[in-house]
Amino acid sequence: MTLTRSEVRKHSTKKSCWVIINNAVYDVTEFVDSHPGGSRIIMKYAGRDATEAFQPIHPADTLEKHLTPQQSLGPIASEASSSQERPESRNPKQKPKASTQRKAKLSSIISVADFELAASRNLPPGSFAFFKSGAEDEYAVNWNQESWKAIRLRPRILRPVESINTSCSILGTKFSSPFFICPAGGANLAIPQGDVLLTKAAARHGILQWVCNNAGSTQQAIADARIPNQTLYWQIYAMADLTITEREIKQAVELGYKAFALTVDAVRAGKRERDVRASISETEDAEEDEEEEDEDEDGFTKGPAVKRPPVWSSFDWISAVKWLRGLTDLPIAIKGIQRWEDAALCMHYKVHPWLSNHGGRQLDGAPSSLETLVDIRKHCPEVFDKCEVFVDGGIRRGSDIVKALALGAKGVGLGRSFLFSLVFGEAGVNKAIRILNHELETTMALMGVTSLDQLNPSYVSVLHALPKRDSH
Ligand SMILES: Cc1cc2nc3c(=O)[nH]c(=O)nc-3n(C[C@H](O)[C@H](O)[C@H](O)COP(=O)(O)O)c2cc1C
Repeated sequence: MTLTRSEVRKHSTKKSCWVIINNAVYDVTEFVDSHPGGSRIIMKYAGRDATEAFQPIHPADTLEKHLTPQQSLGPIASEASSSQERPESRNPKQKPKASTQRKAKLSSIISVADFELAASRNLPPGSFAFFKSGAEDEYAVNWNQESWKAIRLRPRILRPVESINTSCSILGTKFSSPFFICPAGGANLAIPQGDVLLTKAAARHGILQWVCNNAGSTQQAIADARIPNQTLYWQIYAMADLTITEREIKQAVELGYKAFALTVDAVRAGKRERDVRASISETEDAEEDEEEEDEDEDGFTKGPAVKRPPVWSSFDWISAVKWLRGLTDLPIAIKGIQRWEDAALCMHYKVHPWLSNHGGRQLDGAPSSLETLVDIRKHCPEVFDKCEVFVDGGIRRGSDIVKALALGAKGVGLGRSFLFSLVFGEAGVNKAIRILNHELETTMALMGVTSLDQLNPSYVSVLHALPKRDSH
């Protein structure tokens, strides 16, 4: 049944709430109160076109996953057949903010950190805040970057280093470099099809993309963007409705994804105030008068801009590994390991520890993955023989990658840097990879090593005085 915009407008209350997304009408009444981002944002678009607000921040298959066929009401009449009606995807009161700063150019970028500055100029404030945001006071975010400074490199000299080889193997697949693209939702906030552009750049340079299950493109679309012989790995959250994740894992296996990571550090969304503040300031711009505060809608409890339905929070080690192993024999990493004892449990359960605090976005005050790496070396170094250890958080330089590898990491992930680089599209991601490769090769040559397997703990020293946590 084709519906007109004026019919849709009649359904703009909590009792009957319809929205238009991509020229189709959906009855989201049942979903209003359980929406992870709160009901207020849905009610803002009740009876109207929500496409522009919905699309960049929801995974591509959100509607199919969470609405029943009955809630999908049919296409919207084309503009011609309802000529006096205009799409209203933006809140009419909302004026997009014009950036007063000059746009950054790709040619001005010389380090991976430069992409953040460029993104702060080129992205709408809300999107930039979503990428940049960390939990609460952002101690963990800052600490992630800061702590790499606690490692000194110990180079060997007078070694022939004409030819440097950065290739490595990660969970059975050979890649040209040991750093990889971390799973990170929201790539579409930087540019449409952002996740697919990451896949293409990863292919071009032969590096690993660990694809995000919260991606803005579907599992299929990303798999279709692969070149022959390109290997992708898939990240999952165990959703509150486990059958959704089970289907996702089965489909990922069928599509040829070759390993999984179960993210376990996000049983609840971290309290990301930078993100919340950005959305409050957008709402304030849109609403002229102060609305009465609704206690059920406490702004400070709001989740991040990119929504993800609640996750299953009842797993323990045994049930989680049993569940995963019942679904796949492929290699499994547990993402979000924050202490050596849990890395030791990974070894016990024959899964791989991925040291991460989610880029400091979850638990403020969490240790950096470097600290955990050093602790594993001290308390249970056998983990490095039995498992492949992955590390992410605050990596911005080729030399950070070398430090992590020397301490025993097998692969090193970057999240924000690749998201920020996407403001220049695929060309930006390509440049980020070239910069990292250049720094990695330069560091290796200056360290006197020609291949990654020559790196070992003797190439670094861990300073006793780790930089102080309150240095920011
Ligand atoms: C905007 C953003 C979205 C993220 N989304 C996810 C996600 O959906 N799943 C996940 O496992 N990790 C996610 N992460 C965490 C990254 O995988 C990674 O652990 C983190 O970004 C590494 O820190 P870095 O940003 O300092 O490189 C996200 C990170 C950012 C910045």
